[in-house]
Amino acid sequence: MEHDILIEARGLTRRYGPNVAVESIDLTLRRGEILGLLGPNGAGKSTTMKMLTGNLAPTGGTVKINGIDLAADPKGAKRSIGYLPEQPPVHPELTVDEYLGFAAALHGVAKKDRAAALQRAKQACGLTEVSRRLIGNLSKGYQQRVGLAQAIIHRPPVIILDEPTVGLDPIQIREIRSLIATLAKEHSVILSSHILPEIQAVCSRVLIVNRGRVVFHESLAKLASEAIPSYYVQFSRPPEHLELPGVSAISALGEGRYRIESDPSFDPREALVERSVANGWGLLELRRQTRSLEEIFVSLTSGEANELRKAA
Ligand SMILES: Nc1ncnc2c1ncn2[C@@H]1O[C@H](COP(=O)(O)OP(=O)(O)OP(=O)(O)O)[C@@H](O)[C@H]1O
Repeated sequence: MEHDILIEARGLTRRYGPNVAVESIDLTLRRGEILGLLGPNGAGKSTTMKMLTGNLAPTGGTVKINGIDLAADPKGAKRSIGYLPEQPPVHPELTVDEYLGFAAALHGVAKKDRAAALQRAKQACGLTEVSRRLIGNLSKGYQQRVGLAQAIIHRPPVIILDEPTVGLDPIQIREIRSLIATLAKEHSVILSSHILPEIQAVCSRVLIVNRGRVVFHESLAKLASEAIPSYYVQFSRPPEHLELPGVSAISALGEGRYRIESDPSFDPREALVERSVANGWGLLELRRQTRSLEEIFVSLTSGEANELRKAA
């Protein structure tokens, strides 16, 4: 049966002794989506992915894949998933064909369908020319392509990719990202990364995790719209205390420079100009600045952003 929701995890939790690696994560992947799992090292991304793919038993919570409960029917549920772990499970002593044949068998592809499955996966991942090469002799970028090919060999509706560009050079990174974007036309994707530009380049929606918890779960456009404006102003003869009604915070940066935060509905620039002229503060510079997505990510994952957390 075709389901629109391909993955639904509720209250997913994993403890290691007294330490909580993942705490009560809810996650939904719909058909056609590329969901990014973003977080700093140790945030719990790999642990979450291992639980979603049935490679690690959760301490609590449930996972449904394509409508099938992973705990009740692991084999049935896993049929809908292809997984590329952080360490690609490729065997350096095998050729690309040998390894992909082995992966097809593991994924239960019938013997009579294997040649066609290999052909398709190799073509999709740009591996046809290296079919007979030993994996150990391929570049890291090509080894990663082999990792992607094994994840799609059984044509699963979902592929789950754990930090797929780590350790690659900038050209290989671009190639793998573009390959993922192509694969996403046929598969829904969950992709983890600790690099925001990676998620921005590839994903439609992002789930930011920090210390095992979700701190943001929205579209990237929404993340950008959370960019709170602030104002930078500099006076040559600054007042002893700068006060301005209607703003939420004024931070003195020294040498007559200030950073002013206000509610997005109130723009304090006109009032600042008027006061500066009236009081002879000598306005040198005044500009509006929005926080970059990078700054928002850093503030979310360093625990300052209770307001944004509410949106999660
Ligand atoms: N087998 C384990 N035993 C004990 N603690 C573990 C184990 N595996 C992971 N952890 C801990 O769980 C937390 C989450 O780890 P996880 O590997 O999921 O993070 P991550 O976001 O994938 O980070 P990275 O990008 O560094 O892999 C970390 O604090 C880690 O030390």
